[in-house]
Amino acid sequence: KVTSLWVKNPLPGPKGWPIIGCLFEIEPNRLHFSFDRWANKFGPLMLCRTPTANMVVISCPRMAKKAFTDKSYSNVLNDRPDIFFAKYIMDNAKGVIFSKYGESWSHLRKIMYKGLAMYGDGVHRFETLAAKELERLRQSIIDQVDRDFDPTETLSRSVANVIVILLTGSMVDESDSELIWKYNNSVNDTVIVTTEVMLTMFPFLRFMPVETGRRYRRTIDAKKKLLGKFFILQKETYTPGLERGLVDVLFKLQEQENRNGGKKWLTDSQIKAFIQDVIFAGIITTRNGILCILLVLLRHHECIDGIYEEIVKVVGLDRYPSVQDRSSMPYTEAVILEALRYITHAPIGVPHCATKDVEFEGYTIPKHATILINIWTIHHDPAIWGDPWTFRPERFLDENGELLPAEHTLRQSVMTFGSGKRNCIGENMARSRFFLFVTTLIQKFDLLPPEVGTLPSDDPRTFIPGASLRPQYFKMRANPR
Ligand code: HEM
Repeated sequence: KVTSLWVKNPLPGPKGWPIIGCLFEIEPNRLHFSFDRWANKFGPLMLCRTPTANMVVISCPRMAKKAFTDKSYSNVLNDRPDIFFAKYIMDNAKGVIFSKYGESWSHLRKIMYKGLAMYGDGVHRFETLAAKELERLRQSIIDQVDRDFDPTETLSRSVANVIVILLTGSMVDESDSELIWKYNNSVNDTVIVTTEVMLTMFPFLRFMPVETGRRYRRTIDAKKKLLGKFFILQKETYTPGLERGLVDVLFKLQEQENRNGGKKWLTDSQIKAFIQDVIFAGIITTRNGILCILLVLLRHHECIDGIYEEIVKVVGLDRYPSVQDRSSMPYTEAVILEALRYITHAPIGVPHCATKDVEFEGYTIPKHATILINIWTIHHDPAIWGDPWTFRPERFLDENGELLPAEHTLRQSVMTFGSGKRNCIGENMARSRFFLFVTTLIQKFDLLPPEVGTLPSDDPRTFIPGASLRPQYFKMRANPR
């Protein structure tokens, strides 16, 4: 859709060239580097033009909060842009993540929110099964003690398992795991900026024998297989009254809608998009997140020692850490918060879109502009953090070692999961998984760098871009305590 830039109060930003705008000045797939450079020059609110989108970039926590939470703006700035990925891969944006702002999105979001909060009997069943998964994780690490190992494989399976338990109520087998990772890896290749821009500009490329087209077709193929298992088979084996997981709960709600007549929110394609949302947004982000945290901890062994000390004090060595322990373990929580800030897993979040021209902070945000929170710059702004490139969990603790209150400016400036009405629904789930994975490992093992070779840098500027940042390949050691 065309964005008119002939507005009353135009935003500052790099000038670029006619038609192509700043296309050749942007670091492909590392937009956050370019935005960071420009934010320093043009300030916390700027506009950057490209042939496929005019991007308004917000690089200040106060403005991000105002834009996406404040009533005067939030109804205008919480839409999602029409992107190729949403249209062709996520079933015409029928799920939650890429859905247009409106009733259907709001309805599905509520269902997903409740589902992830795992109300009712589900909570107990989910946590019991998820605990079994943690036991399996530990066992697979025990099998690898006394040698350097790559944690990716083990973590990939464990994280996928937790999400699949949530969706279907049962653990993944080898073939499920393969389906999930084929889907996640091909989505990860398709969602990157260069592929997205090429396919938006030249949609016919999806049929052509070129790499961009092959990526698209691989994703569609992986999606078909994934939904064959998690939608078709799940529906065929669903017994009303015996809901096994979140997908069955959706079938139940769908049946209720059909019985009651009236508006149908849960069509089959909405349920399919919902399943893809959870698998795409929940698995690769969490797996990459834990890998990044592990690497940072391996490079800051004093944090591993601090977490272990807290585990001994609060949990002991005989039972598993649980989500309830989080509130009694401020140091561990501070380490995770600092990791969320320092790493900044999704550096520019998920794009928003303006539904009409709106006056904001003295400038006009034009209709159809894509709006991005420059989380990367916010998280590394020396004016907020003083020493942003130092990993220092203590910044989130007060003089008594307690976690700063949630309203504290520093905590309010951590925006890893976005801000406002479209913030990440999976935040609690992701944070509790980070906590459980890290503490479950540290309780039983001392985590160490590999004996052969060296660890890569834990500086997030060296991390690999994709749906979320991922560290360079590394191996590690786990010595039983
Ligand atoms: C490290 C892990 C994760 C990170 C860094 C992350 C980050 C984000 C970000 C930045 C957004 C965009 C917020 C906005 O538009 O302002 C988002 C949206 C979303 N996330 Fe996550 N996320 C993570 C894990 C998860 C998990 C585990 C789930 C679900 C199981 C999930 C589900 C979603 C959904 C459904 C949305 C779209 C919300 C909407 O548009 O209304 N995410 N996430």
